[in-house]
This record gives sequence, structure tokens and C-alpha cells, in this order.
Amino acid sequence: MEKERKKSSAGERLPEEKYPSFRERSETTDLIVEISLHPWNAFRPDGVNIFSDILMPLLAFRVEFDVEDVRGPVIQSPIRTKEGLKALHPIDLEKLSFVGDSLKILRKEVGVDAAILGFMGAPWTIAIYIVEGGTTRTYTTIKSMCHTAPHLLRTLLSHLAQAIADYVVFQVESGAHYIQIFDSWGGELPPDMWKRWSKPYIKEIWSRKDVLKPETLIVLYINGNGSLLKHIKDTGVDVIGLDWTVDMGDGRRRLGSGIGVQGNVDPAYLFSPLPTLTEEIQRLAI
Ligand SMILES: Cc1c2[nH]c(c1CCC(=O)O)Cc1[nH]c(c(CCC(=O)O)c1C)Cc1[nH]c(c(CCC(=O)O)c1C)Cc1[nH]c(c(C)c1CCC(=O)O)C2
Repeated sequence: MEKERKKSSAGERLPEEKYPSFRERSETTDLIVEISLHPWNAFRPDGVNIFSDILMPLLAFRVEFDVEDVRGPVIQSPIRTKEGLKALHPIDLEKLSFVGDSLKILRKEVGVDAAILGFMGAPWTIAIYIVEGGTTRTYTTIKSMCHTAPHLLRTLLSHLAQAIADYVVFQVESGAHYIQIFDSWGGELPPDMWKRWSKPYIKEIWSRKDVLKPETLIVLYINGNGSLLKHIKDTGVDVIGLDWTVDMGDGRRRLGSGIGVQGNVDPAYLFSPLPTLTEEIQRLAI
């Protein structure tokens, strides 16, 4: 492993080049560990994020998907009917053993020098992919289901909440110190709809927080969360990831002092000159 990493940093081909399929990279323990450790080896950050994707648990409910170059994730049989729901199995964590094994190895590799970060999608955001069949710009099918098939959607979201709770426990038991939950597309809902269709299912996950170790930190990130801040304070999480459209000071005032804040950097800064990026990061540390 040490030898492999030295080779990569010496400019030889990276796993992304050697193993072009995303599924292969994200389902092979050695590759997950190698890719996750790249930033650690280069920068020695305070935290190491497992290389994975929010859609990985789909494999464990037997919802087949692939990641295509241009289209991104593609779900072979989207679920939109009561019949379709029957295809959804309880989560089988053995099918995600590569995630657990990778977390265990990462924890050993970094020792006490950094936190290990695990992550997963929120029920609403995962449901979008299962219902729409992939990436969408309009969310038309799932948003119309809120009105035309509310019972069906509630059954799907509850199933996902329970499965994700199991997945959180699994990641924590395998060594994750932090769990970040991505409700990436929560901000696509009007605030009252987010309260009805996303929030309760996020809370359902943490209602099983007793299963978690008390020292595990939970972070919630919602893309476009500016208008949702007052509704997310009581989701039971420790930290809110503020997106870059919210002023950090304003976000802090609106959230109050009882909750942590993080994030806030527009990812586009990664393509700016280094001093500009450094200044932007220092702005947040004050
Ligand atoms: C393209 C895509 C995938 N999966 C997904 C997409 C987005 C499609 C859309 O816009 O709807 C879905 C997804 N995956 C992830 C999120 C949440 C984060 C976010 O809001 O961007 C979302 C919404 C986590 C992730 N997904 C990924 C990371 C990075 C993990 C890491 O580097 O440690 C995260 C946090 C990795 C990922 N996942 C995928 C690719 C191609 C990659 C890049 C890595 C590679 O090709 O080797 C497949």
C-alpha cells in the first residue's frame, strides 16, 4: 500500500485512470482506500472522507444503477408504482462490505491524526434518483407524486429512512467519526414542501441516534439551504453545512448559537489562483 501511494504521488497513473469505471473504483476496497488517502498524503488535513457515493446503498436494496459518462447515474428500473415498490428490499449491508472494510483500514492508516468522515444521502435526495431514474433538472415525476401518490412516496421515504439509519450505524461501527448527510436536492422544494417531504425522514434517521456513539458528529448539508435555515435548526444534527449562497454571518445569526456551521466556500474557488482560494478559506476561519 505504502509503495502504491508513493508511485501515485510520483506521477504514475492514478486509480481514476487505471480503473475507468466509477462502479469499479467505488466498490473495490483497495481502490477506495487508495483514492481516499490521496488528499491525506498530499495535504495532511484534519479529516479524511471515504471515497464513495450517496447512491451506493441502492445496491444493497437491489436497485441496480450505473454511472454513465455524460448522463451520470442511471437507475435501470425507476420505482413509480406500488408494484415497483415490491422490488425494494431491506438493506443488506453485506453487499456494502467494501465500505465497512475501507473505513476500518482508513481509521488504522490515519490513526489519531485525523477524523474519518462517512456520508450518505437524505431519503428525499435518494428517492429522487430512484423515482426519476437519474439526474433531473425539473424533478417533475417525484414532485407530482407528492400530490398524486402521497402514500406510495411516503412508503418509499420511510423505507429509505430506516435503511439509511442502518447504514449510519454500519459506518459508525466501522470507524466513521463524522457522518455527513447530503440532502443535495432538498433546496429544490418550496420550504413548506421540504418540511413535509424531507425533514420528517431525516428526523426519522436520528430518532435512532441512540444506536450511534454519543461522540459521533452529524452534519447536514442541503444545496440551496438559504431559505430553509429556520426549519433545519431542529433536525437533530450537530452541524449545518452552509452553501455558498448564504452569508456565513447571516447564516450563523439565523441558526443561533446552539449548532455548528461549516462549508460556505463556492467550489468554483478551487479553480482560482491559490492566494484567492487561501484568502477565501481564511475568511471563514475568523
Ligand atoms: C455524477 C454523480 C454521481 N453520483 C451523483 C452524481 C450527481 C448527479 C446529479 O447531478 O444528479 C449523486 C451524488 N453523489 C454525491 C452527492 C451529494 C453531494 C453533492 O451534492 O454534490 C450526489 C447528489 C456524493 C458524492 N459522490 C462522489 C463524491 C466524492 C467522494 C470523494 O471524492 O471522496 C461525493 C461526496 C463521487 C462521485 N459520484 C459519481 C461520480 C462520477 C463521482 C466522481 C468520482 C469519480 O468519478 O471517480 C456519480
